Amino acid sequence: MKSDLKNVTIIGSGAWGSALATLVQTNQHHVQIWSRQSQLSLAEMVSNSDAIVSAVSIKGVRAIAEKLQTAKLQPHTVLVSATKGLEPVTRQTPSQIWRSLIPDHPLVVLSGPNLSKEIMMGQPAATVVASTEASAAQFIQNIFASRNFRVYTNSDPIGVELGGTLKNVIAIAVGACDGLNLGTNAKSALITRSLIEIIRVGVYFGAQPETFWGLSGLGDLLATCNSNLSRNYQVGYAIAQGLSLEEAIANVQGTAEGVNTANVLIEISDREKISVPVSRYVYRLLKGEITLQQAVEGLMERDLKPEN
Ligand SMILES: NC(=O)C1=CN([C@@H]2O[C@H](COP(=O)(O)OP(=O)(O)OC[C@H]3O[C@@H](n4cnc5c(N)ncnc54)[C@H](O)[C@@H]3O)[C@@H](O)[C@H]2O)C=CC1
Ligand SMILES: O=C(CO)COP(=O)(O)O
Repeated sequence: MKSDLKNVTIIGSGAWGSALATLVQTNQHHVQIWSRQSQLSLAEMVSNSDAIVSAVSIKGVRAIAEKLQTAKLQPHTVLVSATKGLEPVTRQTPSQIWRSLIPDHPLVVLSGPNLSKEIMMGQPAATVVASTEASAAQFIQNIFASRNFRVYTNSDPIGVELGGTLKNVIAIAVGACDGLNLGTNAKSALITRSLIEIIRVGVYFGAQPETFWGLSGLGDLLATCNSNLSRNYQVGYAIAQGLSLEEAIANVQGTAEGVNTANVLIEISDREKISVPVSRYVYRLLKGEITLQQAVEGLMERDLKPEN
């Protein structure tokens, strides 16, 4: 193997883990995917890894990080978190879980407008790799960047991570808006007002507001709210067609993280008194507290206020 070629382990063989593995392979790096079905233990597989990329859904992040805590890693191994979710009990982001359990390795968040099916088809896309350690972000940038995948570095990992996580709740709202055929004006208003509430939550977590104007914020919000490839969008759309939440989830292939994220986000915003009206209506809709029609009316009839 050429010395500039790296050993990369991807954890999670779902849609995103598989797409990320394909991207790494494009650059001739040696890539292996670990899943719960693998013959080798995770510890055996990662022992010689230059980078370990976690692409499991939020419910698996802590278990994976705990497994890696006891594994013997190379001192230089960079950890990459590609999950978009919030942990229910601790309300932590994936990178906060990784940082608390494995503090001694450089940590990079990878997030952006990256619908895995488009990436698998070789269509052009861009993403962001963010870390407080610039060299770690650059290292991961070089592993993933290719002719069809443009990778930017960023120094605000929590902002990059929350853009990808919080837009999943909004994609449910926009899927429902499209499912009801409410029109382009309604959809544009919903997306734009939602970005403001995403930024409010992001600032509470310590993120930089301007991060949310970039690829991992507005970029991912637009991708997810404009594509029926998005599982979260599909959930909202299906509810607008009259399906129950359970039926909508069952119809989706893979994980729609926005359903769990809505629960955790509302707990946080209740506790911290953060105004998140769109996400709150999504939460109430998913809980069965209101109908979709009541959600639309509720959003339109809120007290009048200045835009900013
Ligand atoms: N599919 C996409 O287009 C993108 C997905 N993401 C994010 O990546 C994450 C994974 O998404 P997908 O791959 O699409 O979902 P998926 O449902 O296709 O795959 C999830 C994977 O996580 C694994 N997993 C769950 N719990 C686990 C545990 N305890 N131990 C080991 N593995 C476990 C599952 O076995 C499965 O392989 C989500 O947070 C999602 O929001 C991010 C960008 C794009
Ligand atoms: O995060 C994604 C695109 O960037 C994928 O969105 P879904 O999880 O809604 O499919």
